Amino acid sequence: MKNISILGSTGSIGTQALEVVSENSNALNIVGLTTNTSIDLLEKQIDTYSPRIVCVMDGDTALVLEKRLKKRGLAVDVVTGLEGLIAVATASENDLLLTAVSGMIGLQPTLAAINAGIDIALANKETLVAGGQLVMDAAAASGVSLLPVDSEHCAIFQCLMGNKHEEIDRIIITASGGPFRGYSHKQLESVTLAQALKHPNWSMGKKITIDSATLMNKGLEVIEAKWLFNLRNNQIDVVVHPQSIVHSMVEFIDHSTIAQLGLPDMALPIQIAFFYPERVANNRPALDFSQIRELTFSEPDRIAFPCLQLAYDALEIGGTMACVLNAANEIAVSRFLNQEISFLDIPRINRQVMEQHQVIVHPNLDDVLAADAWAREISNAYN
Ligand SMILES: NC(=O)C1=CN([C@@H]2O[C@H](COP(=O)(O)OP(=O)(O)OC[C@H]3O[C@@H](n4cnc5c(N)ncnc54)[C@H](OP(=O)(O)O)[C@@H]3O)[C@@H](O)[C@H]2O)C=CC1
Ligand SMILES: CC(=O)[C@@H](O)[C@H](O)COP(=O)(O)O
Ligand SMILES: [Mn+2]
Repeated sequence: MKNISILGSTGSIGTQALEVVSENSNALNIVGLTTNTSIDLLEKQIDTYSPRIVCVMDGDTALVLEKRLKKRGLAVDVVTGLEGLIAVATASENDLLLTAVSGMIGLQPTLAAINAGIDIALANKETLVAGGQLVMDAAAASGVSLLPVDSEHCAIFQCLMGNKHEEIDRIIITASGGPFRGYSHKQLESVTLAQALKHPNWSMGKKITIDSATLMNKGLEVIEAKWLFNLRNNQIDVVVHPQSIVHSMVEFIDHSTIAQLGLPDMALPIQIAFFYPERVANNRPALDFSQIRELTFSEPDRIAFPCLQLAYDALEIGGTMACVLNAANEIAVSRFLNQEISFLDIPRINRQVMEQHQVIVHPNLDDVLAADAWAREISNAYN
């Protein structure tokens, strides 16, 4: 049995991960689960998976759940806040932690789990964007595995199996292009929240769905890839592939390219991380090549979608800049979701906050947390 805790079990990745656990209940066991506020769903998950410990971020909401569980005679530790997330992340029974919260709130629990010697299945890309060097240094020091769950990074991870790092020429990350692929800057001025929330291929949480629409998701993935695969900035390319069948590729020094293909279903990357280094069978459909009419590839439009270029800029600048871009973007997306700002305000805020930032070149954790807090405050103040 592999003991797993999931940070963000009530979200899109979290619920799909629990389906994978149900499909493999002979091999996978749940220790801890967490939610921000979704306690009705968390209670159902407690009934199905019997975790020892759960975390509800908000203290008052946690009390409501605690009372309900007590009334039903269920003995589950209910913890709360960031300390609660860290308690679930570092539970002594954990063999593996799936980090599937949205946003850089995942950074400190992930670092704590790594320092406790627990392997990480990483969906929460913001953690690596904000604290990439810290996370990679901690993982190297404690010898744990960082297993990518993001579909593109899982694809690259698979393409690299059996190849040496020095044989990589570049990686090519595929982007669907989102709901506004092909739109001009002028057309983007009037897009609505409802349109932005309609991803063409994937059903995901709201924050990442908006990131896909701005191409910030691809920018975050470029930064995530740099850290996960120890690449130079000029080794990471992005290509638009609207069908989301080729999940990414690696080109080697002999100009052979290996790609990973599959239907758009996150169960596979989750399953690969849960069982690595084994591959296990599943009952999900395979690709039917006779039904694929076309696989197309084109250059991303970095002018109409400036967030992708901002991510490359942040990588070039280094230090705390990627953390600041991430924090600005988290706030801008949340304000767009609250319909306080327009779609094009997202890249505008991200750029303006980056322009004001005094970079710390070799940040420690306190520096990263301070840069994150600073950027959030500034981003909230922009009109
Ligand atoms: N969805 C996908 O297919 C993919 C997602 N990812 C990445 O995985 C991560 C999760 O994405 P996704 O599942 O779509 O997101 P969701 O919004 O669907 O779920 C996020 C989860 O985290 C919880 N949560 C949200 N905010 C906080 C907070 N401040 N503190 C504690 N818990 C919190 C949510 O609780 P509640 O239910 O109460 O809101 C929920 O359980 C993101 O980093 C995303 O970029 C990567 C690749 C694909
Ligand atoms: C499923 C997954 O990994 C997402 O990150 C997805 O790739 C988003 O699609 P975009 O290519 O539109 O950003
Ligand atoms: Mn992805």
